[in-house]
Amino acid sequence: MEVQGLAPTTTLKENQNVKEAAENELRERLNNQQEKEAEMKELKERLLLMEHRLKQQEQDFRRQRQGNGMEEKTLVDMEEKALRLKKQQKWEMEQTEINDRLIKQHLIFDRQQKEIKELKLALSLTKVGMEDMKSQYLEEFGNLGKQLGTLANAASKYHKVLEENRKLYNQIQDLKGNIRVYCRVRPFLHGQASNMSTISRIDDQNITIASASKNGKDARRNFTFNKVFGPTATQEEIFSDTQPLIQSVLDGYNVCIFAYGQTGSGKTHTMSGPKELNEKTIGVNYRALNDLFYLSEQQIRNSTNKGLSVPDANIVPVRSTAEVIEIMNIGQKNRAVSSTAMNDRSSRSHSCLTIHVQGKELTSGNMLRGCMHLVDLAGSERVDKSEVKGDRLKEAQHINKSLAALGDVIASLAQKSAHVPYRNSKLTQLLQDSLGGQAKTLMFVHMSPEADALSETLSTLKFAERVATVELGAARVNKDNVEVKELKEQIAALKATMTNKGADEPLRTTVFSLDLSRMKPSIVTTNHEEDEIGYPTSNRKPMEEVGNIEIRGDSNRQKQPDNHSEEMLISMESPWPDSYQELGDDDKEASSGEWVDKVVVNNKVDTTSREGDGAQDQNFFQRYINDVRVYPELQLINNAGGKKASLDSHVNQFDFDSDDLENSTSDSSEVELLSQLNVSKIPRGISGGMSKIKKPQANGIKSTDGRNLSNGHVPSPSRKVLNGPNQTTNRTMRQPVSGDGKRSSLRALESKR
Ligand SMILES: Nc1ncnc2c1ncn2[C@@H]1O[C@H](COP(=O)(O)OP(=O)(O)OP(=O)(O)O)[C@@H](O)[C@H]1O
Repeated sequence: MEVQGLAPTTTLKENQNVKEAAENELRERLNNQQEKEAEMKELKERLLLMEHRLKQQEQDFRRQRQGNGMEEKTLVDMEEKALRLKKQQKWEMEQTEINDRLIKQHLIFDRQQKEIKELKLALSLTKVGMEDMKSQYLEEFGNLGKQLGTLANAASKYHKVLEENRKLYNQIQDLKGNIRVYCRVRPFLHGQASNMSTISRIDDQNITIASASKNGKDARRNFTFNKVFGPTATQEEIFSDTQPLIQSVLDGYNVCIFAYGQTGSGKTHTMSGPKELNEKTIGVNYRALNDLFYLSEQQIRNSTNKGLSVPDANIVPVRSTAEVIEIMNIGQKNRAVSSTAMNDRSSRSHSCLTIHVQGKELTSGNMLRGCMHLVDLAGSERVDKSEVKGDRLKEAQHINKSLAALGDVIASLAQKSAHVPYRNSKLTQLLQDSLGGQAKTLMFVHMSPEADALSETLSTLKFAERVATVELGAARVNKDNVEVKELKEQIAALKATMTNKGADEPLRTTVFSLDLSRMKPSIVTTNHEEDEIGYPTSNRKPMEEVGNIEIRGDSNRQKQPDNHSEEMLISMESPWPDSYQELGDDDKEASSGEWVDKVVVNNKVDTTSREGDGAQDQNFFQRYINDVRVYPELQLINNAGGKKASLDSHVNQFDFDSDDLENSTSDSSEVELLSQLNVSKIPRGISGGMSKIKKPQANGIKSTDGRNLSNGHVPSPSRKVLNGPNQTTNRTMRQPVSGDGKRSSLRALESKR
């Protein structure tokens, strides 16, 4: 180291400092040098150590390379192992995943199980709740059922009470003798629009008719009847309320059931049924007969009445409904039926089936006699509507007139007039028994539901209302006790004896009724040959006794009993006979007089005291039945007691002639009905005293085919099936015999008079 040019005094210190600095620097450098050397030394040592390791690694490597073959194998093994390990790892992973999933599923399952448990719990709770509710409901239902039962019970009791009330009401009406009125509404016919009905309401006893009044407002009119049957009522229902009347006939009451109503309103349907008859469709006639026969078989009857009544009646003995139906068929054939604009099968005459029943009370020996008229009236019609002309027009006018006469009678009865104009028409004469004779009378009033029949419907119902107010007096049993009967027999015998001597004027007057002679002279002649006029002299009865309605001044009087009888007869009255047409003017004149246009009902001729009645009767029937086979049996034998019962019936058809009305002796006023019928008031004071009795089948009028109810179709009785005897079919009845015998009888009768 070199020191250069230092200044002598001042620089010493500086030199010193520099020296110190240099020395320090040197020292520092030295220290650094030493540090570096130590570092170097340390690096050298580390390098040596690394070299040593490298050597060792080389040695290892060499050793490893020596055992390389073995290592490769190990490597493959290891690779395989690694692969397996991988697979296993993968599998494990999958398993893990699966496990995870399983665990998850398990968890889900557990959760679901839990939920299911909860649901089950809820369900069981709900079930319990439901059970509770169910039991509550059951309890409530039970209670409701009980309440319903109580209500139903109450309702049925109420209905029973109503029914009893109705029956009581009917009984009261019976006691008062009111005519029962049942109203029946026909259904709309095929092809008719059913939305134009005039009926606004129907219940058991009420019917309300709706119509537009003049000022355009709705007008309603209510009508009350004993019973109202709607359009759906069956024939059976219709008959059910009629049944008690049938028993009444056998109990000795007179019964009349008649059908009234506008043309086409269903009268024939009710009384007979439709054209095709079967057990369901048969009408009141058939059902009543069935019941009658059924009841007569249940009771012990014993009678022999050979009575005969209405003009040209044929008496036919019958033993079963089937036989009566055959007879009714004949009557039906004789009935004039024709097609009009209002009804294609319109009845152009009234039809009446009369059944007489006689019996004996075995305990008392009293005789009971009942009589039942089953009447199907011809319908009232407006001739402008029915568009009839010629003969049909005349018929319609006659029908309307006779119905008007019926209206007059009803009006008089309703007003309790002293005089009732029964004599104004044959119809009212025929029904006199039933309209004034303390009979039990039922009227089926019929109505069509169509709007264009409204005015007829209203007048029909008003008429029916008035009919319902008619009090006939309490119905009486036609019963004669034994003593009275014996006395009457004695009187009859005495009268007969006196008549033989020509000494009994009243009897002669009675017997001389021209109608009697006209009615069935040949019948009488046949049966009782000893009398020159054709009456059994020993058996004549005063008209009071034989039930001639004209003889009875007192309409309250009951028909007198026939003598004790032992047989049961049913007779049929045919329409007016040809013989009447054949009568000469003289004959007609002779047969006119008081009886000329009268209908005689129940004109029974007692034959019990005669010998050989059966033979004579057979003779009689042979004359009137156009069948070689004679109705063989007149007797109904009751097995139990060997007793007998008897029935006796007629079927009548009447053509009403205007002269019938001209002979009127009535003071009656014109009924409301009349105004509906295009019928002028019956002229008074026009006498003539002659009735032009018409043939039943006017020219050009077709007869009905008759209803076909052969035995196989004979309806069973409403109470019980009746096994009628075998019947032959096609039994027909001859028209009443006309001829000289008849005329001579008539003349003889006149001359005797
Ligand atoms: N209740 C009913 N059910 C079904 N059809 C009925 C009923 N009533 C009446 N008819 C039918 O109405 C039509 C007229 O009836 P029906 O001939 O009995 O009348 P009607 O009053 O006797 O007439 P007319 O006075 O002209 O003889 C017939 O075709 C009949 O079959």
